[in-house]
Amino acid sequence: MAKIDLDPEFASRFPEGEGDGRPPCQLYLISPPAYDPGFPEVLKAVLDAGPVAAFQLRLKDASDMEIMRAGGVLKPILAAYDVALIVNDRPDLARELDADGVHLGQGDGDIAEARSLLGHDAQIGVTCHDSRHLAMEAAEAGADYVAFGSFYDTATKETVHRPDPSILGWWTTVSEIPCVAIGGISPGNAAPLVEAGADFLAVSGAVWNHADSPAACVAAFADLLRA
Ligand SMILES: Cc1ncc(COP(=O)(O)OP(=O)(O)O)c(N)n1
Ligand SMILES: Cc1nc(C(=O)O)sc1CCOP(=O)(O)O
Ligand SMILES: [Mg+2]
Repeated sequence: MAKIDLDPEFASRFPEGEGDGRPPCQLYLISPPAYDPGFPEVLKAVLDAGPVAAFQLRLKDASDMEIMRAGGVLKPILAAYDVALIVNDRPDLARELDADGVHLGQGDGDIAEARSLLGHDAQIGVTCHDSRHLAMEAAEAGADYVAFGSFYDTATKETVHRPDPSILGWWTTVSEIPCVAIGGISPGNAAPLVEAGADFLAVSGAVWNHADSPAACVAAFADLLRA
């Protein structure tokens, strides 16, 4: 099963003094808001363009059947690229799809219930807005990653919280659980979040609405994250 958590052996691959014990920041794609039959081909081009750690199926206006159909088509593609499939909001659908995990917002249900439904290996991510307290609570409740945002303006979703990037650096000093930065992130504004300590950049609009192509945007992220 694809994993998006920190690889405990990773730090030992750095010679002493190099790296800070955490793997380099990776890209975590959030799906376009609506599923299009042509999307699998777009996704393959994107996954050919640069490394992607995880893909979240986030179809807020779709029926359960539409989510299941989309997930069923995308799952083997993601598996072929070793990209974790995370389902937004719905542990029950994540289980039905045999996905790699679920992302829960603060109103999306209990972490322990999702864990008992999905099992030990599942990746459970939790939205923590700009709150250190919510992040500590999520970690104590068994989350596999915490997500902070929205760092920038975004047209993808109405947001009210605007964390300072320093929350990412703080998190890396208090927890080994990865932190995800989300909200309006593009190759042009991501550097401060990477420098602050983001383990993952979660991105939707900048990729799917890119002026040239989604693949060009993923290639630009790859350049940034390699640097
Ligand atoms: C990686 C990641 N971080 C945050 C969110 C937002 O989740 P939530 O607050 O539940 O809002 P919706 O996405 O459900 O509208 C996320 N989906 N992914
Ligand atoms: C789904 C989501 N959650 C956010 C949060 O702040 O919790 S911001 C956001 C939108 C992410 O898409 P884009 O990369 O297009 O801004
Ligand atoms: Mg949600």
